[in-house]
Amino acid sequence: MSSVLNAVPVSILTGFLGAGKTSLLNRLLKDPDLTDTAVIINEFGDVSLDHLLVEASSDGIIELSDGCLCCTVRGELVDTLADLMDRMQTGKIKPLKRVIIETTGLADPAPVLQSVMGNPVIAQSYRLDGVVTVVDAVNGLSTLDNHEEAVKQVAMADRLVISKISLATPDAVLSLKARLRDLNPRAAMIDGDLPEAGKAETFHCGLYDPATKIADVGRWLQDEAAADHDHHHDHDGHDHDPDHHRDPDHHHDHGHCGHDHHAHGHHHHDENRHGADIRSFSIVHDRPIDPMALEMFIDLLRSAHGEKLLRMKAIVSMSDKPDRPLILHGVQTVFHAPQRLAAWPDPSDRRTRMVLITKDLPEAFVRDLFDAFTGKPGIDRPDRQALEDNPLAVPGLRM
Ligand SMILES: Nc1nc2c(ncn2[C@@H]2O[C@H](COP(=O)(O)OP(=O)(O)OP(=O)(O)O)[C@@H](O)[C@H]2O)c(=O)[nH]1
Repeated sequence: MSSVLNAVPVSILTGFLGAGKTSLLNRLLKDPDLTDTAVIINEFGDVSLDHLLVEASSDGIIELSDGCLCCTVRGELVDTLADLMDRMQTGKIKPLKRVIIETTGLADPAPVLQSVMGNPVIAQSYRLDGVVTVVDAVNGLSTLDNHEEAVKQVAMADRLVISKISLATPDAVLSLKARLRDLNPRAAMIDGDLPEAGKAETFHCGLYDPATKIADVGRWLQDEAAADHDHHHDHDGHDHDPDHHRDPDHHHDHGHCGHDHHAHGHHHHDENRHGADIRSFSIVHDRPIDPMALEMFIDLLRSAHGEKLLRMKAIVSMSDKPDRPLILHGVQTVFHAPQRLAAWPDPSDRRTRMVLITKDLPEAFVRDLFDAFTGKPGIDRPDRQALEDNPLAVPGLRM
């Protein structure tokens, strides 16, 4: 536990070329709460604007006037993170409170996330906190239509900052917001023109509250209304229904994420327009889960379908230690080493909650697999024993 809390949170700042990442970062770095933050600019090739922020220096690390540390990626991202940790441990730089990685606009964010989660050395010192994606209100829709990377950047985000709203027509902004909701119904949308977009809270979307270091599962999973309201970040007029999952009869509530999508007045998860078959859904389960069953479920999911699993976050009630829930966080085939919390953050709610964002992987398939391993009988579906004997028996599983 303590090692997780000591790990430096890493935020990924992404968004398509010219979306406004560097502009936002320049505003954010003026917030005193982001002092002692290292910024890694993960650029390929020179982008002149970024050099305003990151001036050349012999060792790749400079101290900005506002006290932030910046470095450019000269080698691999993993090397840079390891180097930063080494500098902290040897006292060459002050302990960092956060690392922000600004990706190049053309990047698929998944490999960047995986660098943080999947490397055992890095994962000991850092934990992936959240993904903030900047979307340009003027060009966002056409970019999403034409660039698969942009779609992934939105789908994987914990927060969406919409830039250049003042340059776009209100109708264009509404259409963009509806599209973003389709792709990612959970991420809070922040109007980039508002002052709060430039505050440190924009990055506070991980499991742990940075001030208290206490796990905030509701905010992390984005399933509860309080998360967005507390941070005054949800400016898109969406209602949230925090009691939605509390009905015990709905423990296999199909895909509702607790958000009411007024922007287009119907549920998001069946709406995958524009060819991007990206879905976001949650699985809620009332009974503690056998650790072996969970392991098999995750192993099967990621080994057979990892590429289609854009993101998975979960708090899981485990039958071996029901008082200590397990936290899972994965991107495609790579998962953070699972952690146990010391206790349930909200003792009145001890249900397993999983949030999955998938591409070309039907919700019903994942749900069936989960049901098979958690012992829910199903017609035309092998049970856990059959799957353990022959994983290829999963309906729809093709290898
Ligand atoms: N009016 C307005 N202009 C913006 C806003 N955000 C960014 N810009 C402008 O858009 C252009 C691109 O912004 P950058 O911050 O460089 O975008 P970026 O995403 O870092 O761009 P790359 O690094 O090239 O991918 C610049 O000319 C900015 O001044 C905004 O919210 N409003």
